Amino acid sequence: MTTLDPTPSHADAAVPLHARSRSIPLSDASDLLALLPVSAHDEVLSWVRKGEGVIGWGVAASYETSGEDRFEAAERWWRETADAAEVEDAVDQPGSGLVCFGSMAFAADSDIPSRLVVPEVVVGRRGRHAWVTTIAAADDPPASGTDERLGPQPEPAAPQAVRFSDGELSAGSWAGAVDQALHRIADDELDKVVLARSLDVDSDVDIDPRWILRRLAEDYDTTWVFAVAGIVGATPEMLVRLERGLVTSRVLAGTIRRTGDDSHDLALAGSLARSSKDLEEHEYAVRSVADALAEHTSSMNVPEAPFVLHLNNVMHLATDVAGVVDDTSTSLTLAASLHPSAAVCGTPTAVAGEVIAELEQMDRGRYAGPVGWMDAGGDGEWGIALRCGVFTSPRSLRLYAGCGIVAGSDTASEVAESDAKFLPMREALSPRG
Ligand SMILES: C=C(O[C@H]1C=CC=C(C(=O)O)[C@@H]1O)C(=O)O
Repeated sequence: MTTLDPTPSHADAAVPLHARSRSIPLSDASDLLALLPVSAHDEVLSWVRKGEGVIGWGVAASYETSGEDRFEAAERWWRETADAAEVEDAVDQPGSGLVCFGSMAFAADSDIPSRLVVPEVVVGRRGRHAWVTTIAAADDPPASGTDERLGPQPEPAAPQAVRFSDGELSAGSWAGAVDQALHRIADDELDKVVLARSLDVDSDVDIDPRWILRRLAEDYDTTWVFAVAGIVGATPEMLVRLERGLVTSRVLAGTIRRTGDDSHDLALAGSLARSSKDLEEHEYAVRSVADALAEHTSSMNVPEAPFVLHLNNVMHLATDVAGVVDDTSTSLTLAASLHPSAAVCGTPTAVAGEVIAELEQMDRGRYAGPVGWMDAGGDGEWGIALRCGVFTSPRSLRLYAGCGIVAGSDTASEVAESDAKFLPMREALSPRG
């Protein structure tokens, strides 16, 4: 088994940063992604959907952690960092003030660390509000506020001569793993398991993550386009958003590929919404999220039936769950209690986790783990790192895609579905033709 992740380009600051952060309004930040300056492949930060969200660059401080208590350790470090910070915030919007970006490993026994990054500069946009936050050590000279790097940036170059090859398992070997999972399900060992495969990407020249982000944002505008410490992608799945006591989660499970013919796709959407196999797969995922959120909420709304979410490559069954939090949980605490949901692991969770480790034959690293951002008060947004890749060097990435397997799943269809889930990243790695 190989493990792949970018080498951290900055020393890790386990000691909290004594930070000074200053947020001021900006008159315009209409295209957030166009403001990203040329940076190292693992220093570009993004959480953007439909032109809104936060981007960042530079590393004021970062933290790495691993193991069973990775969420608690990250939470502790961020609490100490936020408590020690001097925050000046003239904007007062979700995402203004001091923020960190984060990307957590899927498995407790992963060799790949979970990462939190406090950027030097954050630019955000929400509705008619736009702002810039500058973050520095409190004993550094005061930040100027209007960062001179906020001007037009060089356009990212298109990737050149990109080659794709099998990751840990070829499509054929992965199909064998799906068959084995189906036997385990037939033997009543478990109800559902999500199996993933990987694809390696290589180029002879450096790949600019800003190109990938822009392509993903153009083509998949209902997703959250993310980049944190070298993991880059466009996730349609919001694990948890916490804003002023209100928690929301978008649960996805149950998928059908799009054909490109709109009227045929509409008919397929109808059949997805009626497919007992997909509804069952979806119900496991909704249950796992609702059960975990119930422990932190006084009231919750779980719609009885899912809707169909249309993306350019696939359609998903989707359910938006909402609740009122009645304890001191931060968005990261909630993400920890929801992870791993049945959308990325299975049912029962512990058995599915073992089957994944045995059949996938790879370390998922930060794929399928929570990815997002959090503010000093703990509010924030954590998606599930899906439809993504991890830079393994400036010229190479590993892409991941997984599928929920339940009784009734068809192996060939699952292979085709995993290919469809690779599409967003494959297209984003091509020069626009
Ligand atoms: C595990 C992935 O997708 C999950 C999220 C939505 C739908 C899924 C499905 O229908 O299989 C998966 O559970 C992935 O994209 O790698």
